[in-house]
Amino acid sequence: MSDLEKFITALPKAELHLHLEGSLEPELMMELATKNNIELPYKNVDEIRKAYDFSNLQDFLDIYYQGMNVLQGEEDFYALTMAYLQKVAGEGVVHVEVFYDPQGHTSRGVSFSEATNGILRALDDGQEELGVSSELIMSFLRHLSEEDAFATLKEAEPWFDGRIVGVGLDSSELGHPPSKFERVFEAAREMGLKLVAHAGEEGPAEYVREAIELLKIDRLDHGNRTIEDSDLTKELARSGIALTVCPLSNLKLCGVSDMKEHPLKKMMNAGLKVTVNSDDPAYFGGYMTANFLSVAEALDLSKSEIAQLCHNSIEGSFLTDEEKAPHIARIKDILTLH
Ligand SMILES: Nc1ncnc2[nH]cnc12
Ligand SMILES: [Zn+2]
Repeated sequence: MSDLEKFITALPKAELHLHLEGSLEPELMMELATKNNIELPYKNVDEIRKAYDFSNLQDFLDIYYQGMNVLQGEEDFYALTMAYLQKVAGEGVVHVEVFYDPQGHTSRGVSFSEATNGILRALDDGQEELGVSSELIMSFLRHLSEEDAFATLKEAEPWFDGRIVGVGLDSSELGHPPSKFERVFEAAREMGLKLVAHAGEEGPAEYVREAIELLKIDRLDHGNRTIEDSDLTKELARSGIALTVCPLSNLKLCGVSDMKEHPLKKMMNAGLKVTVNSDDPAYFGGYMTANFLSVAEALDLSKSEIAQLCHNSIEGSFLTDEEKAPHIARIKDILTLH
């Protein structure tokens, strides 16, 4: 392990942008396909990995939705979630706020409760056995209708007793602006849920503005294109809203052609509360450490900038101030030692 990797691993950090279905590794995909008698268009894991060659978000989503078909029963969702937690527990990740796409499951006959309860049981065991704390956020698929999102919100209500803490918005961004879900987000806000949304990944800065002003989000997922609008950048910096940036995802989906061109440092320098996350690590080539390493090396980030990113992730999480305090203190200690 390089010095830089040791430093990154030692720092406590939170992952705030992770789609559980995007952590489905080819090996588990094959195993579940066999167990559940699901036909895949691949003969082995090498063929699966070869198919992961994307030129844009939609290319990826087509394969992502196909991959999640292998998830059938509660045990499958448990296995998926536990495998993710085991991976990140060894990378200094102390807290995760993970997404899942219930509509991607209910639409193919898997019940909301099976998916949700399998995930929640693994999150509980992950806290107990691995010491990783967690929250669960359900995302609405933005290519589906407002009516479908409302039906999902209603179905999820029994879990709004603290088990599902928030709602998000993901899937095909272009042509599906945040404004399409203004009323659903208003209803979720009235139910006391936290609000996050993908915006400015492929979509324009205007979508980021809509997410902030119409959806009234607590956190912004991606947000890379914010910096194309200097007024918006200043407003977002002033708001203190955290951005969950995903470097390897941006590279794999061709949002940037080279990691050296990634806007992360510009975003930090503009005063935005940037965090580093993995998005769909099984598809994009790496978990948290790989994302930190890749962007730190390409942009020549200092140790203090790397520590700042970790600090931002704890600050930008939905942990209470008391829960955040020990992690923040530890980040400071580690930085002082270096
Ligand atoms: N990066 C991403 N953007 C939009 N929707 C997604 N669903 C899973 N990953 C996503
Ligand atoms: Zn995402």
